[in-house]
Amino acid sequence: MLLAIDCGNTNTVFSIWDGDRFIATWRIASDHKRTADEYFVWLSSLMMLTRIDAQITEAIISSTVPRVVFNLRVLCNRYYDCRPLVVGKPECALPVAPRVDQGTTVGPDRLVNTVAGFDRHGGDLIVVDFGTATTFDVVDIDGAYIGGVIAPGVNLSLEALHMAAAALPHIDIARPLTAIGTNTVACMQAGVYWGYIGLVEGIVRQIRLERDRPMKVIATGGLAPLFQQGTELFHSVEDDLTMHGLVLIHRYNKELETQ
Ligand SMILES: Nc1ncnc2c1ncn2[C@@H]1O[C@H](COP(=O)(O)OP(=O)(O)OP(=O)(O)O)[C@@H](O)[C@H]1O
Ligand SMILES: CC(C)(CO)[C@@H](O)C(=O)NCCC(=O)O
Ligand SMILES: [K+]
Repeated sequence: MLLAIDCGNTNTVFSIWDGDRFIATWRIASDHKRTADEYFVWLSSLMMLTRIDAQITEAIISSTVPRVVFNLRVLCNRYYDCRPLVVGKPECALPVAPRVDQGTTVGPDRLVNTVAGFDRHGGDLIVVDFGTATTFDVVDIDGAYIGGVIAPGVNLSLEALHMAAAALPHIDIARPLTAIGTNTVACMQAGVYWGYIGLVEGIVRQIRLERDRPMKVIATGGLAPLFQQGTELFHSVEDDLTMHGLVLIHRYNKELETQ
């Protein structure tokens, strides 16, 4: 079975793919100090507690945090006796190369989202991912990542307000029904929620203008469903998009190997 690991700046998600479907998905806070042994104890306990008997023989990693790759590699080598594919490394092939400025390293999560989005929807696509940062990935007609947008993430924006202003509390995002807040928390939520709706709609409008053609928009990431409630923009919200991309990239590399 395949262990797919998606390490973001905030959370790391582990999923097990049995060749047909994901039989388990587990989430842990990203921490570069976590060792291979710690990952293994955590994964093994979850497998035991949920009675999942998975023989992991292969692994693929996407990591936006370069420092964690070392320990994740050790996890795969030592405990699952396999060499993981690492998205973004030269030995991990992509179906279509990104077209960006020379010397630019595109975030592996964005490359993976591009592959997954293209597989499900074809090209002329915008993938919006509400993670630590909110990213927009523009996918060309042939499936190439051709650039996009990186905006501060929703929780990051709320955290910035709290950190910078003594009277502003730490709060969670929610969808306020009105833009006019009648208390501090409602005002902050309105600023970030409706501010984000405007940001997403404005950026998509601008990208479509620049591309001068119809472009489908899909969304992923933990906060995507919340923002879907405030806009007509998203054709679909797909919470498994990154994992789907990891499975596709793994399969693509296997096929290359056997050719
Ligand atoms: N209603 C909500 N309010 C606040 N946070 C939410 C809500 N729904 C989901 N989330 C958050 O969404 C996050 C899951 O999103 P996702 O995994 O896409 O991004 P992330 O883990 O924050 O970022 P990264 O992938 O960059 O590490 C979780 O951290 C969860 O706390
Ligand atoms: C933008 C983030 C942090 C989103 O997870 C990640 O994709 C990243 O670190 N990217 C590197 C820069 C780039 O994608 O152009
Ligand atoms: K993510």
